[in-house]
Amino acid sequence: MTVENKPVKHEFASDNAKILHLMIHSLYSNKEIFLRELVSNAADAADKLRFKALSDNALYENDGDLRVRVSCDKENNTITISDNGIGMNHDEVIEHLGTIAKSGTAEFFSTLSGDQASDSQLIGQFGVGFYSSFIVADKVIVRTRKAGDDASEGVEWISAGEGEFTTAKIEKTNRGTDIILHLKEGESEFADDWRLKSIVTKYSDHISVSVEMLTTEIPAVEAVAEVKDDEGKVTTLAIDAIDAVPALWEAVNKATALWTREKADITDEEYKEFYKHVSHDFSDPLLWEHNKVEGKTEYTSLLYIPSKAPFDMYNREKQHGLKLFVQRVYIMDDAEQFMPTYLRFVKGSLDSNDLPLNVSREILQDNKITQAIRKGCTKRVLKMLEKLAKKDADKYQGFWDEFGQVLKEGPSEDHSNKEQVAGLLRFASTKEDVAAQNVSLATYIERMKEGQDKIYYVVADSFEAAKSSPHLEVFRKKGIEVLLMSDRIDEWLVSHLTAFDSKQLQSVTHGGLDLGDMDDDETKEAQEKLEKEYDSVVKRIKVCLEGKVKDVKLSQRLTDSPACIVADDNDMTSQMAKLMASVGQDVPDTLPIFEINGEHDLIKHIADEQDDDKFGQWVEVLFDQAMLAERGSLKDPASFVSRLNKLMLSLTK
Ligand SMILES: Nc1ncnc2c1ncn2[C@@H]1O[C@H](COP(=O)(O)OP(=O)(O)OP(=O)(O)O)[C@@H](O)[C@H]1O
Repeated sequence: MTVENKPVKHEFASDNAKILHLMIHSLYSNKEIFLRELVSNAADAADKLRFKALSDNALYENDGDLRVRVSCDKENNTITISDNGIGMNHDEVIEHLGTIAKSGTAEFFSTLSGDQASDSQLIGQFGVGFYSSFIVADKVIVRTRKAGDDASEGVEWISAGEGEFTTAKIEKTNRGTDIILHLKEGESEFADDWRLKSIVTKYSDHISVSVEMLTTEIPAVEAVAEVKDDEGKVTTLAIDAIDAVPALWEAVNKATALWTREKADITDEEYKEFYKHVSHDFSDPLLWEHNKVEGKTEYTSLLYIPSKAPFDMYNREKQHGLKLFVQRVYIMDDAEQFMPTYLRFVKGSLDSNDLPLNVSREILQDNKITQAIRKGCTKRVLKMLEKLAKKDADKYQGFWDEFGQVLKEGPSEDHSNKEQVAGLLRFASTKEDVAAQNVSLATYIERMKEGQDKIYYVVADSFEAAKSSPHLEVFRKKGIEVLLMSDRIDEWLVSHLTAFDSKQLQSVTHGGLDLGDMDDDETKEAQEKLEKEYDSVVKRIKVCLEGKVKDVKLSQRLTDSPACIVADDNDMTSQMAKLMASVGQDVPDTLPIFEINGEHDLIKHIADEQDDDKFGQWVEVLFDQAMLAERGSLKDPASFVSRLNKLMLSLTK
C-alpha cells in the first residue's frame, strides 16, 4: 500500500467508539495505567528490535542504545512517549492501531454489565493496551518509522478515538515510535514530570530497557563581587559564574531484567508489575514462582498463574503466555513449546543460556533442551497448584473455578503427569448435591463406603440432569457418593482417566452394575428371585424392541424410575456420542441396553398385560421415555407423542 503525503481518513475496523467509551468508563478510576501500557509497548518494541538485529545488525542504524523516553509539555498539555525500537510501517500501523477488535470482541463486550468494578476486571482480561491512551487523551498522534526503512517512510497516525483515524506519510529521521497524547481538559495533572516519574517507577521498574526522563535544567548563575578600594570606591567584578546545567535524559527505572535479580531483592509489587507487563492483564496474578534451575539444563523461569481467565480461554489455539529469552535477549512471545496446552493459562518468562540466540520456533519444536525445560516447567506448575490446594483450599477453589475446565484436558494430553493432574481435579458430587465443583478424587476415596472399590460418576448435559439421573437411584439409597459431571470436556476426561490411586473410575450409566462387596447376600438372593419372575416379561420386551436395543435386563440401579438406558461396557456413552457429533465426527450407531425396574408399579402393571398390542405400546413409551431422559431428545418425537396420547386415551376408557 502506498502512503499519501496528505492525511488519509480510515474508519476503525470495529465498533470502536462504543468499545472505547466502555473501556474509558470502566478504567477511569485507574487511569494512570495508560502510561504502563504505552511504556510496556515501547519496551516490547525495543526487545523486538534487539532480536531482529541479531541477524541484521544494520537495523540499529548506528544507534544501539535502546531506550524509552517519557516527557511532557505543560504549556501544550501533552505527554510524549518515545522509543527507538522496531517501529511500524504503514501496513503495520493500520493492522495494529486500526482496530481494537480481536476475534470474539463483539461477543465479549456484550458480557459487560455496566458495573464499573466488574467491567474493569473483564476489560483487564481482554487487554486494551494502546487504546488506554484515550482514557486521558482526546487526541493521540503516533509518529513511527520502522527500523531499516528509509527516513521518508515514516507514518503519522492521528485519532480522537472516535469513529476514525488518519494516516499520512512523514519524514522521520530517527527510527522507532513517538506517541504524543493531547490530554483532555481536566487531565493536566499528568503533564507533570514528578507525577509521570512516580507512575513510571511504580509500574515500569522491572522493565529491562531503560526508561528515561529529563532532569530539570539548572540555569547559569552569574556570580559577582563588589570590591572597595582604599578610597572607598566600589567596583563590581564578575568572578567565576556557575555554568548552566542542561536538562539530561536520565534512567528512572532499574532497567535490569527482573528474573535475573535475586529473589530476596524483589518485592511482591515488582513481581506483580512484571506480570502485568508480560501478560497484558490488569489484575494481580494469583501466584507465581521464580526459579533458577541449575544442572544439565540451565534456565530461569518466572511462572505466573493469573487470577482470572481471559475471555478466550477455551480457544485451544489461543496464544500461550510465555516470553522466551536467551541469555537475557528477548526471542519471542507465546513460546508454546515450553508448556503443554492444558496449562496454556500460565504466563511469565523463561531465560535459557543453553539455546542458541538464533533459535526459531522450528528449532524449538524438536529440541532436547526445549523438552527438558518443558518438563521442568510443567512439574513446577503442577507443584505450585498442589501446594496451593493444600495450603489454601479457598484460593485453590478460586483457581479451579477459573481454569478447572482447561486443566481437565490434562489427563488426555499429558500421560506422564496424569495421576498428578488427576489429583488437582475437582468435581460436584451427590454428597452435597450442589453444582460447585469442590470434591477431589482423594476426598472421594477417603469417603468411600466399606467394600467399595470404584469411583462412581455420571456424565450428563447439565448439572441438573446429572443430579436427577435415574441411574443414581440405587447409589443414593445405599449412600454411595457419585461424582456429578456435566462439563463439555468431562466425557473426554473420563475416557482418558480410567483410574486414580489404583481405584477404577466407573460410570453409573455404563455396563452391568456390580456393587461388589457392598451388596449383601439377602439383596443378591432377592435380585435373583426377581430375575426369574421377570424372565418371560424380559423376553416379551426384547421381541417388541427388536432392532432398537442390544439387550433388555432387569435393573439393579433403579428405585424410583420404571426404566432406564444403559450403554454396554465397550460402547460409547451417549455423552461421548454427542461430543463426537458436535465436532463433526462420524458416530457409529450403537444400540443401548434397556433396563427395567421390577419393583416399579408401571412395570408390574405391564407384566400383567395380556394384550400384545397394548403391551407393545407400553414398552415403546417406556423405552422412549428412558431414551429422552438419557439423551435429551428422540429421533422420532412425534410418534412418541402420538403413542403416549393413545395410551392416555385408553386409560380414560
Ligand atoms: N511503541 C510501539 N512500537 C512498535 N509497535 C507498537 C508500539 N506500540 C504498539 N505497537 C504495535 O501495536 C500492537 C497493538 O498494541 P496494543 O497495546 O493495543 O496491544 P498488545 O500490546 O498487542 O496486547 P494487549 O492488547 O493485550 O495489550 C502491538 O502488538 C504492536 O505490534
